Amino acid sequence: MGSIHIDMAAIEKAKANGNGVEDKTKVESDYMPKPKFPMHLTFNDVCCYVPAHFEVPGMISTLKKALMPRGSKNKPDSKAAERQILHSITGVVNPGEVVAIMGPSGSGKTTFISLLAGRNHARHTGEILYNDQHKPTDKAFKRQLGYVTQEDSMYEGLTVFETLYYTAVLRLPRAMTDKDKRERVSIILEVLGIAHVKDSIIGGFRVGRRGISGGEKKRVAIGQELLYNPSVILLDEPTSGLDSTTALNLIHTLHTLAQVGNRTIVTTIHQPSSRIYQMLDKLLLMGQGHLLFYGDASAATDYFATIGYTMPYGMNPADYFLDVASGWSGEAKEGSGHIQATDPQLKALLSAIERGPRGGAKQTSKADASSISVSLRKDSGKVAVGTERREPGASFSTQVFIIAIRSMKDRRFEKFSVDTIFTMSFVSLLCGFLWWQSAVPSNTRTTEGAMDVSGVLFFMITYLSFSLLFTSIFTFPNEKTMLMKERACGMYQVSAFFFGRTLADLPMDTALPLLVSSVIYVMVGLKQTVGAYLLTMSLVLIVCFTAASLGLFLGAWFLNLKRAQSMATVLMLTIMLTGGFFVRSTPSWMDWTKYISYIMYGWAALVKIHLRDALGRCEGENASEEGICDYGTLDLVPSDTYGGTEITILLAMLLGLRTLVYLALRYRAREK
Ligand SMILES: Nc1ncnc2c1ncn2[C@@H]1O[C@H](COP(=O)(O)OP(=O)(O)OP(=O)(O)O)[C@@H](O)[C@H]1O
Repeated sequence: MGSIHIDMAAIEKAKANGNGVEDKTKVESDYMPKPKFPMHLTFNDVCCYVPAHFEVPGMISTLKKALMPRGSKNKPDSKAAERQILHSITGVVNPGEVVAIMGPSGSGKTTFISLLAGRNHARHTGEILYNDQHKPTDKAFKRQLGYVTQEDSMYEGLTVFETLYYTAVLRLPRAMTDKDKRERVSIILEVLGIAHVKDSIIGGFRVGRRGISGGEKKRVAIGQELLYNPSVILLDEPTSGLDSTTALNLIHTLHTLAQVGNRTIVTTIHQPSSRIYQMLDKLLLMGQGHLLFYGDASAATDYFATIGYTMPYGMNPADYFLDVASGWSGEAKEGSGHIQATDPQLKALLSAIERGPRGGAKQTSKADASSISVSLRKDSGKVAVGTERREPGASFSTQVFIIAIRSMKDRRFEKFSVDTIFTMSFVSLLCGFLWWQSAVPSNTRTTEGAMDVSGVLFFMITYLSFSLLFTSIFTFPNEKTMLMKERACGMYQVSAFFFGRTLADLPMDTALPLLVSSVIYVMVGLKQTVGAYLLTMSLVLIVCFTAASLGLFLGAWFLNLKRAQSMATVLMLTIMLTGGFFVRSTPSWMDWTKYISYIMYGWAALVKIHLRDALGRCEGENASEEGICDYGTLDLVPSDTYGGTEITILLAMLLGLRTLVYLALRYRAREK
């Protein structure tokens, strides 16, 4: 693995595995085609600023901020309250090069690479341009960038193959056949050395299962980006967590990809071995946000020697440069070794760089940057990405289908879990035994009997709808990172995600409530007619979908589980207490609350279906002095219809809430 030779062997292997690859030349051009637009990257005088103080979000801090005098240097949005974390970073990366960003922890590597990828929204100045014209944040251009983040966010319930295949379907041009997409996935699996784990799940905390290793996960993340053959690949710490040989192989693969495909590759790297270091084309060394060196990796040792930092014999250059960048260049440092922003060692190094014979790496790079800018400007017409018609990706229906299938597979460990089935079975049986045959006609003729049945109907819809409401809250907050990540590279439309997720929930959101309510129906002995059964099941489903929509809305709006759960508890209690079962006479000023309770409508309709005949037939002791039947709370339910009004209101609520879910999702997933 790694070199061209080994890559080809891997490709041959994929071919031998019956993936239908016809000849080596075809594979080569399919898998490693030269990107259409080789990309020069220029970054000029890039500075970045973050708030100096941690600001607690909320009303109190907003109030405090508002009350602070204008111009106060502590005012959170004032420039004085900012900390500069990148200082004038300048340079050029040419196509076919692998550039490594190195520096001690906290030196600004992630900040810088995320700025190059257009995924950091901290205030920054300076210019980052690809081919002298495309900003990384340009919508059309973003799709040319492959960006592998430090944290690998993936669907934990999917296998490695599924992860790559679904990405391929969503990201690759729709003109490509399914066979070609599968072939590309197989080749990438081989090239990255993860073919042996293709059927293992990603695994993680959410699914409660251990899956592939951290290093393998990293390679899957890289594979996801390689799939669509981007011109620029940016990677944040791709080798962290890998053993030195695997790390070497990975860098070797990146090197091959850069050379064969003329790709531009920039990667941050923590502590490369000397063999990895030798493979790098350029080094960008950072220390506390300052550019300490940028140029040929092979020239760095000589350069530092010329400014008075000679590397001790036999040392790994990467280790030495990290020491230098940390302000520890060989002489014992007094104290704990902790470096402050005003660290004298760093200051000495920076002034040595300024005085140095090459006038500092920064100045060299600035010259490079302007000369390349000039040459690119001459033939910029040839390299304009925006002017080229983009090959359309997956169609809307494919997006919806793939998102639905992917979600179902990802959650295969959740909803079918023994716990859920046990809880549901237990509750339905408990309910059935407690209200055993209480709905037989002889029983419902009495007030107590009718009240019993109304009780079980109320419990049934309350329990089922609240279970669904609570499960649905998790949907969007759990998928927030993935949604943001996939939206950032334009993989699908928000509406496709919305419909796909809705579709994915449908089977389980339908099956479980139907199962539970059917068991209760039979055990309690509710009305024995097909019409009543079908009407009851439809009502249960409408109520459950309405509740699920409320849960989805809270999740989509807050995208934060804790806040969504607190709000759900408040709403659930309100909906339950105003449902008409517990409180017979609501204070008049609070009477309106019952109209927002979907439970009230669901329960009222169920009472009409099952107790309509019984209501009004009370005799003897159930009749009041005036001869009016006293059914307690049931009297609140008008018995004039079969629940048509309630069903219509519930359907309107369902539609309204689903629309709100979509709008909330759209608002939250705005592309920045
Ligand atoms: N949004 C932010 N708010 C506050 N401070 C920030 C923010 N982003 C970055 N920083 C600070 O900027 C500095 C550089 O952070 P960055 O993550 O870029 O470092 P790094 O070199 O990638 O570190 P590591 O190697 O440990 O990942 C750190 O001191 C960090 O605390």
